[in-house]
Amino acid sequence: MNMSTENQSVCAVVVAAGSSRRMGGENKLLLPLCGKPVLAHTLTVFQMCGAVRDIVLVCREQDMEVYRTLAAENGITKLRTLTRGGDTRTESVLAGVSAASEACALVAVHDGARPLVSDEVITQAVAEAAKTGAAAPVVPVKDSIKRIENGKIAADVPRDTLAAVQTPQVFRRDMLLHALLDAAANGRSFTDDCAAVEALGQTVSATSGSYENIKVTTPEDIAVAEAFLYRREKK
Ligand SMILES: Nc1ccn([C@@H]2O[C@H](COP(=O)(O)OP(=O)(O)OP(=O)(O)O)[C@@H](O)[C@H]2O)c(=O)n1
Ligand SMILES: C[C@](O)(CO)[C@H](O)COP(=O)(O)O
Repeated sequence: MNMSTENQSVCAVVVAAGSSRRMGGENKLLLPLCGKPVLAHTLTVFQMCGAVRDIVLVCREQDMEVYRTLAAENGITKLRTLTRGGDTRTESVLAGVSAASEACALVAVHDGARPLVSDEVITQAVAEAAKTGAAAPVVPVKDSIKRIENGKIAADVPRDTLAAVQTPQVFRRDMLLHALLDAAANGRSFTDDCAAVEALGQTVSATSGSYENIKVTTPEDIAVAEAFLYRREKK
């Protein structure tokens, strides 16, 4: 499928303006993974994906030149705009979606910190959002889930309907923009973008995610991500 040649062009909004607090403070998106920065892996998957026309990269002011160079060195020719993010992920997504071209009917919001996303995961979410307006990849949770109160297990939460949501989360651009502007007007912030459109009553389709599509968050995630990358290289 090549959505960008149909009437629903896709802009990938890659958010990369976080503070890497849980990684220890150094910008985790510049840490090497098999010799290349985390963010270079992420951008390369979207560069190679036929469903994606443009890339908007959201960054902190101090990273702007470093990211521009990183994109040039890694052949990211789909990069249209580098734009400044905000203090929260929701603000950064709003900045990125606002910078996306109106020629793109769909936006695919992706964490710069998910370098192991695959073409298949992106393409499935895009295809579903092209039909329904909103879609996000999920994976079933593997652990038993408990509600904890005052340091004690207060309840067992049945996991058969639970899933962990990943990115890219794909939406009609006008729908997500409306939801994020509403969130901004009401001072609300969300941990993901589905929650912003759900707050306005929009249904989001669940598509197949991948257990490899981890978010590099804490130091041990680097070793896990490298193990997945080495396994891919061997295939
Ligand atoms: N104000 C923010 C916060 C997060 N992000 C981005 O959103 C993605 C997911 O966020 P997370 O993994 O939590 O990154 P950080 O916010 O950097 O991590 P931490 O919470 O540990 O500081 C990352 O690619 C991050 O760069 C962003 O663009 N702007
Ligand atoms: C968007 C996200 O990656 C979906 O799982 C996640 O919610 C980001 O959360 P974080 O608090 O910014 O790590």
